[in-house]
Amino acid sequence: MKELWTSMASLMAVWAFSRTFLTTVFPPELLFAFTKLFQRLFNCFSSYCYYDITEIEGVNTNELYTAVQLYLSATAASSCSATSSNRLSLTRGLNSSAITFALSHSDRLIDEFNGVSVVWEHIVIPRQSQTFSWRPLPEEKRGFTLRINKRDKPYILEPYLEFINIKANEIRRKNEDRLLHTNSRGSLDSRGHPWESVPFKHPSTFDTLAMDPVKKAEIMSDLRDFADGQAFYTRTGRAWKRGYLLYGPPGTGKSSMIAAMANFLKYDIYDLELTEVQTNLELRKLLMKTSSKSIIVIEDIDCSLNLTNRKENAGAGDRGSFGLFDGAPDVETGGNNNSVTLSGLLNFTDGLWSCCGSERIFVFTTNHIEKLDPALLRSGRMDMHVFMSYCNFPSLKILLKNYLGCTPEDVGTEMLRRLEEVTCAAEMTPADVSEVLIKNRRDKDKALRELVEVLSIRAEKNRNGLRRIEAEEVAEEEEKREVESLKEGGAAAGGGHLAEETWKTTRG
Ligand SMILES: Nc1ncnc2c1ncn2[C@@H]1O[C@H](COP(=O)(O)OP(=O)(O)OP(=O)(O)O)[C@@H](O)[C@H]1O
Repeated sequence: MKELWTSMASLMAVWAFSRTFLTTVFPPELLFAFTKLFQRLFNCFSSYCYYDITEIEGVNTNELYTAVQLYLSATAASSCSATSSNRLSLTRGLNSSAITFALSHSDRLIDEFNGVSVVWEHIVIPRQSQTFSWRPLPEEKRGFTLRINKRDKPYILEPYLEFINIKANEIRRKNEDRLLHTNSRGSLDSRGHPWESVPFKHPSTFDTLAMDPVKKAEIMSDLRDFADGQAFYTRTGRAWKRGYLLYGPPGTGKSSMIAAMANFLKYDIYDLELTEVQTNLELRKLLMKTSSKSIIVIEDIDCSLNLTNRKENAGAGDRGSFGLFDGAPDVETGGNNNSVTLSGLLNFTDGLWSCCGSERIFVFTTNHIEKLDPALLRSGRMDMHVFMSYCNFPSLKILLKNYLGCTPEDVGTEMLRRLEEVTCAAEMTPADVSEVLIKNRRDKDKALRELVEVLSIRAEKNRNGLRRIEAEEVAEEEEKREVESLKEGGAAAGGGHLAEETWKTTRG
């Protein structure tokens, strides 16, 4: 034993001496070059390739790291025996409902893909010094190292990473961890993202959405075709994106429709607050930070920006920070770099930048479609224009089912007939109808009686209003005819001017 200790001590002394000798004799640059050379030699003779996937690339979060983490989490959970230790860390993200298994520092996991074994290692090292950055970086550098045999690399690396991305997306969607993101001026979340996120838990679905069933089926089939259309978009050379414009009076379900779309496709929502975006560049950066399989929404687009009459506005100097053409005009649009312009928005939706990422849906909503610039409406930009209308009879039946749990049979033929008579003429929004039903939801009969009463009153008012307008139009027509005939009579008797004077006197 004593001999063993003695030889250990001498070995350590030799090592310490050699180290001191090397650092004294050889300058650090030479040592660095020597280490590099040694690494190269090692790589030449090693039969493995190593790939590092760090959590943060530059100042951005590496999406691949997140995907690998999710994928390995599922793999580690299902095969604890494949890891090098029996210990896994369990975490639940802030906005997540699912528990995630994670590898601890230096843990290894063996995975198999297409019959080839690969090894993943999780590396966590303290960050040595805070390099200058516009956001605080985590105190630890985390990353995964993938080890693949050199002979397997050419035919497994790409498909394997692709497979991991697909699996990670599947896991994310299975966990139903969908998020609602929004932007606010200059704010960045803890990961440096310009979007702030909360879990998206809106209960609206196409089943609960009150609208014409034919239109609804058309939209659902369009969404399904879009989501399954990767091959089509690749074949035709089109960017994998689609635009919907939802328009109609307030309370007709435009926001509910967006939620139903997101729930149907299991997509995230990015609710873009355009008034918080100051420049086209900022808009582009926001777009770059959206993920695939998402719906990007700009609500009330007519109120968000002054997007009408480009030519008229070209001369206007001061329109606040969101005006189309503030300050000195730029070459392309007449705007400058300090405002969001219509052209910036159009680039956002269908320019080159709109294609970063894929499988994205743009939805614009407005209560006043007539206020929008035709450039926004032309075909190819917003692929589908959906008019969200006042409540009609089929929509009413859906609302009765939603709020009172009533089928048409429960309501009864006579009541149905009365409702059908007045629903369209009443021009009430689904939101207004919902209010009446919610108020009386504990007493179905009362709810139906009150609903028919409210609808009848509104229908009658509309009919009276219509009658009054018609009467006014008839009177106007008569007036015009009278003037014409007097003019004709006056012209015959000495001039139009006289005829007009006569008409004015006769009208009193
Ligand atoms: N078509 C509809 N189907 C089911 N519920 C609806 C519908 N339209 C409105 N509602 C009900 O009315 C409320 C308001 O609707 P929503 O916010 O979707 O309307 P909107 O058209 O987006 O209104 P705004 O233009 O004011 O934003 C919703 O919470 C929903 O309960």
